[in-house]
Amino acid sequence: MNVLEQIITEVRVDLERRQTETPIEVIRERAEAARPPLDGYAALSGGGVSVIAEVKRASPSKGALAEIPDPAVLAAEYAAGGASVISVLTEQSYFKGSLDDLDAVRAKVQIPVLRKDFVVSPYQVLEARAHGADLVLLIVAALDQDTLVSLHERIEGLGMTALVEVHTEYEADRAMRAGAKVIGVNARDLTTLQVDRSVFERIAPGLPRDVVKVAESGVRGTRDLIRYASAGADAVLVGEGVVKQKSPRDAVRELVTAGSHPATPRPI
Ligand SMILES: O=C(O)c1ccccc1NCC(=O)[C@H](O)[C@H](O)COP(=O)(O)O
Repeated sequence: MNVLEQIITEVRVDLERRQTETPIEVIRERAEAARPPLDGYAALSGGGVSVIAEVKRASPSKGALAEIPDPAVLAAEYAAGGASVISVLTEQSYFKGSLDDLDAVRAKVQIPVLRKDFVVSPYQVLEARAHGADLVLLIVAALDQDTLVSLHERIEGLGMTALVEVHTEYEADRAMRAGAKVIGVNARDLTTLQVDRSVFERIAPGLPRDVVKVAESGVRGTRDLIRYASAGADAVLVGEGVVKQKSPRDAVRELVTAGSHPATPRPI
């Protein structure tokens, strides 16, 4: 089994436990009662290169990354630095995240929040909404086409925005066929964990103009952001590059400033 398959196996075990504890009807009621979602598409297409800053404690590729005693404090720092969206990893076994983290962040910041997890079931989409998420990640490599289409419809049907993640041209084609309006090109191959920033440069030009293009992974500083911007990124998703910094607020601000600078080259 590759890493992605291992993660999904764990995710399904954990999901089964939650579904037994809390029936879907209860989660649906909570989703309906939640504060209406903020517009994730608008937040990422506002001009310049938007920054999605991630609450990321650990990862399969790096192990422990940062102690995050209070994710709400970190998220507030990201927002103060100018982040457009906060990404919260909610997967527990490999990333040490939780839905409690999502609750804490949602209660603290006024900007859209992304549930970053390995979503394979409608239950997780309802959970995301019940816990106040505005955006939900869908990883094309983890889903067959029918499931991708149906989860995408459910996310959008609840008024949230789907960030549809791809790593190959074939996956990008599947994302477009599913009607994705926000596509994330992950430089990290989730089966090998190798990061290759040129993947964005290869795939982004083939995406429609009105699709918001998010460059995911590998942003360690302004140089990487500028490289992604010049290949057409509307937004970058940054985890390690901000979470490990002494001042996450300054680290985000630097990226936001570089992304809004007129000198940042963009394709015509
Ligand atoms: O980060 C990992 O090692 C990883 C491994 C397997 C599946 C997903 C993984 N990460 C999720 C992400 O896509 C990143 O958290 C996100 O793009 C930020 O990446 P980075 O800025 O490089 O921390």
